[in-house]
Amino acid sequence: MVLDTSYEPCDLVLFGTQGDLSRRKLLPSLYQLEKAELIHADTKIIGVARQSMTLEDYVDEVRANIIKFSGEEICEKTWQQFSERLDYVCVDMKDMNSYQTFKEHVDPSRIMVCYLATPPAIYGDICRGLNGCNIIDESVRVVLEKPIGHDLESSKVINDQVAEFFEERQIYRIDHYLGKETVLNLIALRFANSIFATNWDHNCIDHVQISVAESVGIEGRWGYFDDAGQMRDMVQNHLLQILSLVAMEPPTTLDADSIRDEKLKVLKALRPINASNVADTTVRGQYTSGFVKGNEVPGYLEEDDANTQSQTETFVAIKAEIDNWRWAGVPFYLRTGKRMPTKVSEVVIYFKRQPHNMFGDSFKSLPPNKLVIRLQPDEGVEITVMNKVPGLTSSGSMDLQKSKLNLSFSEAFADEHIPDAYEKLLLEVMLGNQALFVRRDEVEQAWRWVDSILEAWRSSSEPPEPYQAGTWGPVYSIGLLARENRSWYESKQSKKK
Ligand SMILES: NC(=O)C1=CN([C@@H]2O[C@H](COP(=O)(O)OP(=O)(O)OC[C@H]3O[C@@H](n4cnc5c(N)ncnc54)[C@H](OP(=O)(O)O)[C@@H]3O)[C@@H](O)[C@H]2O)C=CC1
Ligand SMILES: O=C1O[C@H](COP(=O)(O)O)[C@@H](O)[C@H](O)[C@H]1O
Repeated sequence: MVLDTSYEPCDLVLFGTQGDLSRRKLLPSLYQLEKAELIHADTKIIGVARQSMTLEDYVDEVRANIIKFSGEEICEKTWQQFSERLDYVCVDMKDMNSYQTFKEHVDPSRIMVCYLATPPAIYGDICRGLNGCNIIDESVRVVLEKPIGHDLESSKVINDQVAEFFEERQIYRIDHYLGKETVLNLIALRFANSIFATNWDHNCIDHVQISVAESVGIEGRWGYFDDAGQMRDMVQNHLLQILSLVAMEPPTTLDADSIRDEKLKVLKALRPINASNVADTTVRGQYTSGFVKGNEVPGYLEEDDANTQSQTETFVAIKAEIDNWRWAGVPFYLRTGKRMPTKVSEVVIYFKRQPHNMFGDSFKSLPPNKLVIRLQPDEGVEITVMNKVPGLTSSGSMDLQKSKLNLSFSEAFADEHIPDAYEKLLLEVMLGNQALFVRRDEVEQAWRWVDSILEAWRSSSEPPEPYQAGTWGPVYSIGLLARENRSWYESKQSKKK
């Protein structure tokens, strides 16, 4: 990518720069952008945290974290350029007086990007602090991390607090799945290829599966996770964003609101799941001890700091239906869980069988076409097609076999650096492009749908189904599809342990 000359420099402020997200993701991603020469020469990066430290110590710490988390040797030339951009300021974000010091570190004549890598509970304080020292104007952008709220009501409160000081066009809500190359490729795949564009509806598609499996557990985040659960942590945001991209109508252009308008329509068309249908359409699970990749791991209730009575779900499977013209009668099966055998995210489109069989038994025994979009880790696209078995026959019949057309990104783009999602998203914020960020109405609509399921689970008083760590979730999730004569897709990736 070549840097557009119209791209203006900015003061990029990382609130919460001592936190896990900043250290592990944001600063290493910014360093990669530096390496790719995609940061404007005059852009400054200002770390903000409540710990008092010298700039020298901060710079040393950033370097150590880049080495630790980028997993590569540092390039001294890049580091020299990068370190010269860094600044550090100590602010207690809840103390309105401490923002005056902060003000001295930014240039009000430049664009300011405020990345709030802090608990959402203090987003309002930060906005008030910035306002109190008179540095908010229409050029300021604010980046909000997920989760925005715990439910619809609390998300409205947080969004209102931010909206008191910022217009929607200044707010960039992160869902890091929207920065993944393969998730973005869903748009290209669907709308740049007429073979898919014209076959993408209930006439041709039988059902869709979206699986986001993780092999990790809760990684020492009991406090956060137990309050959230897999539904709020993964479904409310990442899975529903993927579903929206798979199901949306073609946007008129790639501009932010064209795409977001279409995604919102999908979220609005999701059939509500409530006490009347929750048992038939959802499965929730909680992992018990087991083995993942050969290593023994504790159950959820045995994790550090665990409340042994917790009924929080670490696995969710849902049969979602989209009540609109395009998708009538096409189920979208969603599945996500922690401590599954391997990390794998895939979208699988199952096409309908051809209406008439002129090939005989070999046609009947083969599965219909399938499009597998491998989001991670072995990124790529695979199509299963039926093919004639080559050779001569005396009967005049034609034997068929299943073949795969496989595009592996790592082979096809071997020389390309596949950027981390945060690289992409940080660049887009600096460029001022909101297309890959979630609009308020999308977040709220997703909460509406998810809240109803959570409420139905609460009122059912059924505990989550146990599943052994290192398996694909509770057996009930197999039943969710089996009773409709379907089964979860098992890819080569998902068989890799
Ligand atoms: N970590 C991740 O992978 C992901 C994180 N997120 C979201 O990103 C945000 C940050 O997460 P994460 O980095 O993990 O959280 P951490 O708790 O690791 O970091 C939060 C940072 O905010 C700082 N902070 C909190 N209160 C104040 C205050 N009053 N004044 C100054 N600083 C304060 C903390 O400072 P101190 O160290 O002094 O307490 C800490 O450095 C959260 O909204 C989270 O949900 C989203 C997706 C993934
Ligand atoms: O947002 C989150 O995502 C991660 C999974 O992200 P990935 O890029 O590694 O697929 C998840 O582990 C975490 O619990 C959640 O908060």
